[in-house]
Amino acid sequence: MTPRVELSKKQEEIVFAENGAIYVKASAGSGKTRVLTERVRYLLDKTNKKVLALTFTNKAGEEIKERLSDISEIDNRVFVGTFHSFCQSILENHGNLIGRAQMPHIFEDESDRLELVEQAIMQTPSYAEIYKNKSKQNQIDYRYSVLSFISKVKRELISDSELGQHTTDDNLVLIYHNYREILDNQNAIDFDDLLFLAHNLLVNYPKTAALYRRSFFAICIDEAQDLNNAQYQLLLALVNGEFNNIIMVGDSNQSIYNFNGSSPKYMDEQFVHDFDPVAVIKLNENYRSSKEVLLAAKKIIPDESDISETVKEGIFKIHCLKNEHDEAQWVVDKINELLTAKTHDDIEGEITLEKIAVLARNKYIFNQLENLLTENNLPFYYKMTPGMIRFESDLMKIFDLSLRVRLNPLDDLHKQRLLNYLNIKNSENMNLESMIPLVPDELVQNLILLVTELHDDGSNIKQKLESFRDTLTVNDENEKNMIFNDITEILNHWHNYAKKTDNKSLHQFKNAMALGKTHPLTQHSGITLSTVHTMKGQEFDIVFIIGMDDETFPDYRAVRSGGIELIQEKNNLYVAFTRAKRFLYVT
Ligand SMILES: Nc1ncnc2c1ncn2[C@@H]1O[C@H](COP(=O)(O)OP(=O)(O)OP(=O)(O)O)[C@@H](O)[C@H]1O
Repeated sequence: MTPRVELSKKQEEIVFAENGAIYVKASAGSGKTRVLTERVRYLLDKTNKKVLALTFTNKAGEEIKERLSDISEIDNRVFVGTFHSFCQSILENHGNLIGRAQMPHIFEDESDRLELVEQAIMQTPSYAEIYKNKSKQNQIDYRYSVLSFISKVKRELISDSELGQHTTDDNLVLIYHNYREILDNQNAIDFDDLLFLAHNLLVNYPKTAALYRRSFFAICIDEAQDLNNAQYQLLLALVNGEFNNIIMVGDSNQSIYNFNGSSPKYMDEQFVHDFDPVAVIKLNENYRSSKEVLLAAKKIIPDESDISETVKEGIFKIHCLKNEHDEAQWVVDKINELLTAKTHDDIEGEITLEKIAVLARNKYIFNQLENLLTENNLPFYYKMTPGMIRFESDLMKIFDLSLRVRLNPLDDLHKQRLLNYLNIKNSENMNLESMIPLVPDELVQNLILLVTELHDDGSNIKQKLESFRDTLTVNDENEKNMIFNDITEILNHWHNYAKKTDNKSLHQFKNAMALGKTHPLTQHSGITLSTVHTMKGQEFDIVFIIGMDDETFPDYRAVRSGGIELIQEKNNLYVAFTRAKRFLYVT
């Protein structure tokens, strides 16, 4: 089997390694994703079984799939996706075993979950009064702290009988149980439940785990430094000590999700202990960055990446500016200077906006820069974690709520929100049909009617939404544009979902959207603005890192707490630096 891309000797060693557990410790830009993709290609050539490739972002998964798209029937040969989507498919296919005959609906939005937390608090008589007497800010803080406890319990797979070991607060335990009950009653789950329930299923139904195990020839895990306990335990439950054709590829210096319970210890220590790898291979050659960028990255973390003779020289510069305005102005001037120069020996092809990214620790740091870029007619786009659509128009917000209620009549949370939107009082047996005559606005009436007329398999969603759009009469041009954009966006998501799904359903579509699986892999135009966390796995010729001042980056909370949190900030900066292929400017 010949790989489709050029590989180094070291990379070949990994791609063509014998079966068995393999641990690849790789530094930034050393070709982890490339190696993993070629390994999958090689393995598929050796077997008729499937390969399971687990990634940490949908984008990484999509890229791997795209690079393997020349293999016939590729969708039936590999499962490439995130842990969450793998768990979703386990629950979709076998959820009946744990009393989930119908796949629950995913409540993906944090604000939804915070609202449920508040309901759970109100249903806890021993705490409700105390909560009501808190200041608004303290209530908000408390809701967040409860949500973080709930998430931790699920991520750490803590059973009910062990809860007492993790908190001395009996009220918190009661609120946790109430929250779960509220979700159950609405046939809903949150993200953490996907792993929690799928793990539970595989542990309690070992025959199902065996079924999966037998269908896979190998398991490949990318960015393994991001594993958390639930994910690692899921892997253990899946293999059950009977399967070890597993390759893990990761870089502990790029571990930046400790706040989510991730730790490189799962690959560095646990995997090595539990699977006793036949090979531990280091991958150190850097194929991405210029010499100057690599030397700068090594000052943050003296890693083992190899600065080979052939890399381009590149640029690394730090500029100290007086305030945010001067900083933004400097970045804009530098971008204009680069664009005017058009070319540089170190950069392939013309210097375009698309080759430039500006990174910062947090989103708010971009405020000044966004204004100046707009004033200077420099197009940019803000890179978001792909996920659900944020509808801009009121009409399509109503569509989204109505669709949720239509698909899940038990969904009281969104039903109540819809009723509030429509200014209708809730009453017993209220459903979409009974809401329609109570809505004064004809356009909204038609939209809700449209939702009730959608086929379960979504076969008429395109036609229905297009004809709604084409006959739309809205006087306000802005509102009309927003509605058009929203409709186009949801139809793009539908198209993306439909083209890769055999047994389509609106219910499954909604869950796939919640998991960010339907996001179109579009090439954006303009300069990319992004936080460091969202830039994982990406690369740009020219990178600016702004807001590099005390308390901002590193984040003041990490500075105060020190320890692992401060180390994570250092890793964050290392990830940011190593996104640059040629030029790196820090301000
Ligand atoms: N053997 C090779 N020859 C030429 N280019 C390569 C080779 N291997 C990888 N590259 C290129 O190097 C860059 C980094 O590769 P890749 O994204 O796979 O690295 P990575 O280790 O996953 O990076 P990171 O973890 O820092 O995101 C890509 O542009 C890739 O195409």
